[in-house]
Amino acid sequence: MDCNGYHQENHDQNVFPKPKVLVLEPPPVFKYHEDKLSQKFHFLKAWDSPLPLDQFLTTHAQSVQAILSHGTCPVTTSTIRLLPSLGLIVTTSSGLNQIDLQECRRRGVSVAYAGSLFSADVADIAVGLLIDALRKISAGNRYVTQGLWANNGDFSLGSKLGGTKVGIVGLGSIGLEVGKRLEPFGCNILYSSRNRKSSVSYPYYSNVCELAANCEILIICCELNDHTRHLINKEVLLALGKKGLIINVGRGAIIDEQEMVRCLMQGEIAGAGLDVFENEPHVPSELIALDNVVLSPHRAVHTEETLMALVELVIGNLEAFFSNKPLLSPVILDE
Ligand SMILES: O=CC(=O)O
Repeated sequence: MDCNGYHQENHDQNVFPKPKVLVLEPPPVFKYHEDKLSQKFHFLKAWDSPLPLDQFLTTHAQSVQAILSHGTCPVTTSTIRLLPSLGLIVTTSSGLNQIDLQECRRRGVSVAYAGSLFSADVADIAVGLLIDALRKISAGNRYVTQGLWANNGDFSLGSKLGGTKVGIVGLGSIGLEVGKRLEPFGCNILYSSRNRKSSVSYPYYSNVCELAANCEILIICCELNDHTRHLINKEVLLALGKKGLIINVGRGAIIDEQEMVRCLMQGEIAGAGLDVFENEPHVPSELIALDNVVLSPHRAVHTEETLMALVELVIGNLEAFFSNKPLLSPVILDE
C-alpha cells in the first residue's frame, strides 16, 4: 500500500502501467462493474483517501489526465483548475448540469457522456410512474398490504389514461420515446421544447405555461440548465390545474419543489410521479406522506442491460482518449 492507501502495482504491471483515472465519488456503475473497469484502468479514488479533496487533487495533479464522473457528482471549476494535465471527463450520465462545461471549453478539456443510451429506460419509467399515479397502483398496493381492503373494501377510483392530453416538456430523445409509448394508449401528445421539431406532428407550445393550461398531464423530460431551473413554477402548476398530474424524469430542480409540495398538499394539482428531486437523496417528508404521489429513487436511467452497455461505453471512451482516437460519445461544447 502507498501512503494514500492504494495498492502499489507490481513490477511487471509497471512495464505497461494502466492509465490513471480520477474518480471523485463512486459512480453507480462501480457497484456492479468495478472489476471490469479496473482491469483496464487504475482508479484514483478521492473518496477513499484520508486526504482532504484539494490535497488529494494536488498530490495527483500532474498524473490525472482523465476523470470518471456521474450524474450527481459535481466537477467544479476549482477541481478542473487543480488538474493541469486533465484532458477528458467521462460522465456515466446523460445529464451534464453537474459539470462546469464552460471551464472545460475554456481549458480544452473534452467531455464524453452517456448520450441517449438510457432514453428508452427513462421513458419506460415515465410511463410507469404515470400509470401508477393515474390508476393508483402503489396506493392500491398499500391499501391491500395494510389490511384496509379486508376491513372496509372501498378504494377510490383512478382515472383513464386513454384520451388524456399529455404535455411533454423537452422533446429530445427521452421525450420522443415517451411520446412513442403513449400514442398507442390513445393519449394526445402536445409538447414544448427549445425549438419546434419537424419530425413530429404533435402540437407545439413555445410557452410551458400555455402547454400546462392545455393538458392534464405534464411529463418533464428536458435537461437542467440555467433556462430550465424552476421552469415548472407556481404559475405553471396552477395552469396545469386541480386535475393535473406531473411526472418528472428530468432533474429535480426543473420543478420548484417547494411550490409543487404546496400545490399537492392544497389540492392545486392532483398528483405526481417523481424519479428526481431537488436535494437527492433527500425527499421532502410531505411528499413521502402523500398518497397521491409515487416516488422512485432516481433509478429511471439504470437497468442491468444498460449498465452493461454503459460500462462498455465508458471503457471505449477512455481507451479512445488514451490512444488519441476520436471519443465514442463526445459532448459538443459550443462556443
Ligand atoms: O440522471 C441520470 C443521467 O443524467 O444520466
